[in-house]
Amino acid sequence: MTIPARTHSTVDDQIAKDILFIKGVNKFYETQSGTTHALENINLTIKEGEFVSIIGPSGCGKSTLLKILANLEKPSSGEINWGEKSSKDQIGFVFQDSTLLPWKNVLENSLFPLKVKKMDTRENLERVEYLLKIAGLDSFKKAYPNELSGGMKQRVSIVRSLSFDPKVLLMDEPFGALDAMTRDKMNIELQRIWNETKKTVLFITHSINEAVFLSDRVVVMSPRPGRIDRVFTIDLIRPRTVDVRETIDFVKYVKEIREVLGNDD
Ligand SMILES: Nc1ncnc2c1ncn2[C@@H]1O[C@H](COP(=O)(O)OP(=O)(O)OP(=O)(O)O)[C@@H](O)[C@H]1O
Repeated sequence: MTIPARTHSTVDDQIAKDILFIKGVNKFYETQSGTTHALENINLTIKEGEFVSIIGPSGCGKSTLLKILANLEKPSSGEINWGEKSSKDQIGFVFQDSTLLPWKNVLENSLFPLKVKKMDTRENLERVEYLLKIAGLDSFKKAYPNELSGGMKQRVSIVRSLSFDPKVLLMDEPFGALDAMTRDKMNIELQRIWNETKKTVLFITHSINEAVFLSDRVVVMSPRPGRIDRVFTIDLIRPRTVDVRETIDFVKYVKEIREVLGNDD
């Protein structure tokens, strides 16, 4: 399977089609202590194959937005429309605390969604083998979760989430619990997996560096009720190496995003 590598950061506007339309989404939570206005008038269109990060202060509704996209929560008003109806059912998830089944080895954990969905076709099994290879887990297929580092466990979670070839991958702070060095490595790994699988990714992070490093666009949200403050297009050549973080353009993006976030304090 050879797929041409991406060399440019921004998904080509002329070719890529829109896959997801978020229109005027509001979310209110009713609790015993009153109403929480979590999201306010969110409008965003995502292109197929795009890597979009969402960054914003704690409690601004980032996870709520992902849950709405995953149909785990309903918007109070507004709409989520998918370019193709089938995309709605083709969503993979990776969470910060994605847990692996301790009694299953790496391969069995990776295949688990396929078994549950009764999709363990030859093609899908081959895909999992391929994903394990590109995630650097080829020689750990028989290892159990307690034998893996935090970074390796998150890589298995990513492989597992891609096992049924979803169109869209929703990632809620997947590397938040990892140390800085492992996190850097995971960013490189994720970029490679994304590059080779061409998934559309929505990625929540608290790290401006991580967002700029990985993304085609960075969506900056305001404090609650979460609104979209600014959307940055990150025009840096791909594939990106850690050295990109020393470049003037990278530093400029980080500074600008920090200023938008800072203005909200
Ligand atoms: N199920 C729920 N019931 C009531 N309130 C909720 C629920 N889920 C989230 N909230 C509230 O909605 C707001 C947004 O929460 P959310 O978890 O989406 O924010 P976040 O930006 O992901 O936060 P963090 O960065 O800290 O993870 C918060 O005030 C939270 O307390």
